[in-house]
Amino acid sequence: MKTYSEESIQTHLEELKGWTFNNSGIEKKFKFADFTQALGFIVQVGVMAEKRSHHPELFNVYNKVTIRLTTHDAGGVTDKDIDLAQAIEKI
Ligand SMILES: C[C@H](O)[C@H](O)[C@H]1CNC2=NC(N)=NC(=O)C2=N1
Repeated sequence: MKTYSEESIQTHLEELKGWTFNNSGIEKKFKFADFTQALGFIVQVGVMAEKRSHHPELFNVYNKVTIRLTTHDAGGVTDKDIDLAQAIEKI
């Protein structure tokens, strides 16, 4: 699968509020009222990831969740990452 150039990624990120590009992936930090809310969000992201066979890197501390998306097989950001980020924004 084709990886996007940094320029092309930045164009996509204009419509993905809060997502930033770094080190071959895109990342966003989410903050919730408490751990239960954060966990519910993680589960929803997980269900969407499974449906797509494309899995995020997830980091959780209490009410905060950091999501990082990259396509390991391709070594960069692909359509799969942009698609999952767009789906996460609809949660
Ligand atoms: C065979 C299977 O589709 C691949 O191993 C998938 C699984 N989930 C994945 N998730 C992510 N983020 N990157 C991948 O390259 C990837 N590969």
